[in-house]
Amino acid sequence: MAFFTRPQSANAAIKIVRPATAPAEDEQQLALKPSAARKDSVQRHCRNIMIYGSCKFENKGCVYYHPPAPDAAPLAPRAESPTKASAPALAQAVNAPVFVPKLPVRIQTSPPPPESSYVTAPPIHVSPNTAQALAPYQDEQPQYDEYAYSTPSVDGLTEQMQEMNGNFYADPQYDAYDPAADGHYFAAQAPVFVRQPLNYHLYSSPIPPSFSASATDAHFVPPSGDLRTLLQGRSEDLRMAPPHGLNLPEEMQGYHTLIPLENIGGPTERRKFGNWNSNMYRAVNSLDGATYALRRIENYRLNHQAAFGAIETWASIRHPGVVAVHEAFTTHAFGDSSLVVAYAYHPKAQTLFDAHLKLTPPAYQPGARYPPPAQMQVPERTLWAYIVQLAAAVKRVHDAGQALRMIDVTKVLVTEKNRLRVGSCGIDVHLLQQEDLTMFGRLGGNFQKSLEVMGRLYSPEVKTVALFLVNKGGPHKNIGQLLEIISSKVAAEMGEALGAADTLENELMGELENARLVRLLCKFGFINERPEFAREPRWSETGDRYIIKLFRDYVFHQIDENGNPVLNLSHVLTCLSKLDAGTDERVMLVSRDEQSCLVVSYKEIKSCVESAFGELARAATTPAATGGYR
Ligand SMILES: Nc1ncnc2c1ncn2[C@@H]1O[C@H](COP(=O)(O)OP(=O)(O)OP(=O)(O)O)[C@@H](O)[C@H]1O
Repeated sequence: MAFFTRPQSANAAIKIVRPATAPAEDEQQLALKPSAARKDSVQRHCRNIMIYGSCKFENKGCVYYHPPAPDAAPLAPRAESPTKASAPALAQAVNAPVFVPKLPVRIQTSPPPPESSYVTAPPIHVSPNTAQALAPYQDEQPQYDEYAYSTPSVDGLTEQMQEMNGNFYADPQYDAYDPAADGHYFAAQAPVFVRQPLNYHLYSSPIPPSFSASATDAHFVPPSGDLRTLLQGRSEDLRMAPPHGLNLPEEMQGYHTLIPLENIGGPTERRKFGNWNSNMYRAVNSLDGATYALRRIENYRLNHQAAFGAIETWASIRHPGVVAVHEAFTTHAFGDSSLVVAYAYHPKAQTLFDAHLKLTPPAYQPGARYPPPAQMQVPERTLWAYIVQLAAAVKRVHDAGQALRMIDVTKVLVTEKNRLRVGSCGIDVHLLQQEDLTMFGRLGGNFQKSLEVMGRLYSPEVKTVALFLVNKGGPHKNIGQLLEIISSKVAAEMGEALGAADTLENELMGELENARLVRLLCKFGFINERPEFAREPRWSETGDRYIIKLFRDYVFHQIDENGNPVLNLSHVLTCLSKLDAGTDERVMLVSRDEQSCLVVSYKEIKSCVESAFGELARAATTPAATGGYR
């Protein structure tokens, strides 16, 4: 199978014809010219007769001309190459809706000839079969150095598209360049400009590496490669299936697929939340399909009304330093009367304790005596990031008239690189905001010991902040005073945060193409090889669907000169991007029997996909399901 591509600015499918300048054209060759073909367009011979010798739709509505059997012209064998010996058959075939490859093509069986300046297509491999089929025309090649395509005529194109039973729509926003409409057009000159909107979305051009921090380790964002690994891990975490035998409720107030977030093995491991036993679960909400972290408080017997009043306020607080509260409900699904609070789920989140304070046993080394478990020191830069983020979170919550109450190393989560969020808010608001500041100051555990460590490891500013937080400052002590003390750190943190946004935006630019291409591939999946049309060749062998089918071969099913599959992902992505953008560049599609081909623009293939998909969408029983793919 052979495929050829050449960028063109004009927009339309064109019929492939034999070059008119070939010497000593005989009658049959003349008949191949578009003008001659058009004369006969009133009653065209059926393509099936020309190819197969019969048409199974002859008496079933086929609109083409079927000559009586005795007069039927001898058919050229299918596999035979279009040599001059088979010319009589081809001369008749011009009236049939098939396209015979008679282009002067460059076949890369020997070193390729020098490319003309404007030909940007990559070298093309042609199967030995096709090379043989096209051999007679290679002699003519020198006369057509510049890929001498015949000029497409509007009539010819219309005809060709009708032959293909096409249904191309014209996008008024996307007018093709019309040479005839241009007073200064000279036929001999190639157009030097393309009149079409720029396809800004065709390619992404990320910021040059020298201006972006993607490749290096930034404060909030790890290097690009690590970021991908991290995101992959989170995605995996989100889609984790629950292990068997957990004996958890299958469904509870619209939440399903419950997975415990901590080891709930024996009674010694029962977790406390204030005076209650508590457990964390990950679950999926069937209403919005999102994943949530559920905190279950066992045997919760407080006044329900009071509890839910606080939840409502918390649900309205949105801050990057606070794990968002979604809702709360009571349930008997666990066999008791539990209070469940649903929070935003942050995959792979660790508590501050687990991330920094938990003693990590040293790696096993045979024969070695174990040193005491090591505790990782938090770098001062990270410490300031935590202080600033917590201060900002406390400020937001205090401004909303609430108190966090959960500034505890087991309740503050490290969710991303150097990022903190206070979790488990909203369950109890009985204590005062002042207590938040004291808890904030005591975050490190034993305060006296912590002060000593701080003095040794960190700058005096860290100790100043800690002392401010734990000292009794009277009723007027507030979070605003803390923010004043650390204002220079806040500014630094703000710079880092903006830098992180830039870095992530740059990463996003690189991924921008993905969604479009996946949507396009989904459409291909919907359209191609539909089993209900398996016995209906008109579905895939005519019109829009036929072009889509040939295009799919062109994109995915190329082979090299030895007949081996070509798996060139760049080719696939480039083709799909051009298709999605609907460019005017044209591509030559070749039928599977290599006996016919069609030059068609990406714009036209796009409209074929749209029309075929639209046809399916109209027949779809669930309109909501189709809407999302447009
Ligand atoms: N919103 C959340 N998103 C993702 N994971 C969370 C979320 N909240 C908590 N977790 C995870 O759930 C696990 C248990 O949380 P929990 O608050 O119970 O911590 P804990 O260390 O078990 O404390 P306690 O001893 O008080 O139970 C932790 O590993 C934590 O990372």
